[in-house]
Amino acid sequence: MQEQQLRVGLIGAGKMGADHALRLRERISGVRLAAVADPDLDRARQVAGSCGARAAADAFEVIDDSAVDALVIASPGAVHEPLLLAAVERGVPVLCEKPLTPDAKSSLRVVEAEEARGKHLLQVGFMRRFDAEYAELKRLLDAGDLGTPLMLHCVHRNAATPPGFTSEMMIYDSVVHEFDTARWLLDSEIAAVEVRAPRSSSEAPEGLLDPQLVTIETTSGALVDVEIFVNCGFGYQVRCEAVGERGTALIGAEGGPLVHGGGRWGGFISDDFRGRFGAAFDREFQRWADAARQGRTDPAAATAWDGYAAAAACEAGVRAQTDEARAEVELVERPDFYTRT
Ligand SMILES: NC(=O)c1ccc[n+]([C@@H]2O[C@H](COP(=O)([O-])OP(=O)(O)OC[C@H]3O[C@@H](n4cnc5c(N)ncnc54)[C@H](O)[C@@H]3O)[C@@H](O)[C@H]2O)c1
Ligand SMILES: O[C@H]1[C@H](O)[C@@H](O)[C@H](O)[C@@H](O)[C@H]1O
Repeated sequence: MQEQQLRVGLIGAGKMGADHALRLRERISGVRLAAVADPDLDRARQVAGSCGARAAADAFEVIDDSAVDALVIASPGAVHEPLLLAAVERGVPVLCEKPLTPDAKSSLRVVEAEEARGKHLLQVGFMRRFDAEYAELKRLLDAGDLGTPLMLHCVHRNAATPPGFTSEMMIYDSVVHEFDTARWLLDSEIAAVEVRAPRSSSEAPEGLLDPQLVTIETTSGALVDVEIFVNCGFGYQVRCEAVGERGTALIGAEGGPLVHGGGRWGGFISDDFRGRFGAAFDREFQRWADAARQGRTDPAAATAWDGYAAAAACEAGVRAQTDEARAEVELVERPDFYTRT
């Protein structure tokens, strides 16, 4: 007997929402896009139309729709909290794009709501956990092949920023990925953060401190350095080198075809995350949909607690940036409800 298709409601039809709609339509099995919400109704209609879904301007109308079994949230982080709370109240599974919310207090309210509901429903879209290279690095670290991990050296570069992107967003919108990967790879919470900046690139928009160098201390005693450079001009690069007591491993180094032609030799660099992490997004979505159809969440994915812990680290990062001083991360005690990861 064929299993029922998962009817998905998509909240937010911008760059990510449109990409996720295409993913659901073309590459994920067992799902159907049922509804799309965006206050920009034309945008919602455009994305919905390509998938035979209905369009709405009001996200809560889609969240409350009994013809929707599960939700993908791809609206800006600043509006995630009320959407997540409404979804938890209705009891539908959610794949929420990062960040869970942009600050720790609102993330904690979401964590508390899910815990009070007593059912794991929320998953945060930290897609690096589904990238083949990151997964292999995690396997090497967990197997002890590199010995006890001491440091991670991370590089996170974007070609350019959209208008309105701020120095704080470089922490809570961009480095949030490194906070999550550091916690996940090293199996440790983050204790403190420091942020320094060299002179800003002349290519950076007025007022943006770009690049920045973020240092992360984990409670296990490891150190992580992150170069965040969001107007590097030439493409999208994410690298991570783990240094352990007995070995090192580097991921994100350029691979792919080596081309000779046009008077030069070399490879290609993705324009953005859709190229570099396309397969990771696909894996994340397929596993999420399979789990949701079985009434559970994917144990490999980031939970609401992970989203909260990353938000708390971001908050320390923004404090460290403003005060130009080391800032400690403040976390509440982890509820037993979230100990399964
Ligand atoms: N995982 C990744 O690598 C990655 C990459 C890019 C963006 N993101 C995340 O995806 C989310 C969306 O980013 P984007 O680049 O698509 O932004 P975007 O600005 O292109 O699109 C956001 C859309 O959400 C809509 N919107 C605003 N408020 C809404 C509401 N209350 N309900 C429904 N829709 C609403 C906007 O009208 C817009 O169409 C953000 O959380 C962002 O951090 C993640
Ligand atoms: O929202 C985006 C996204 O999360 C990308 O993966 C990251 O590289 C960018 O810095 C961020 O602005």
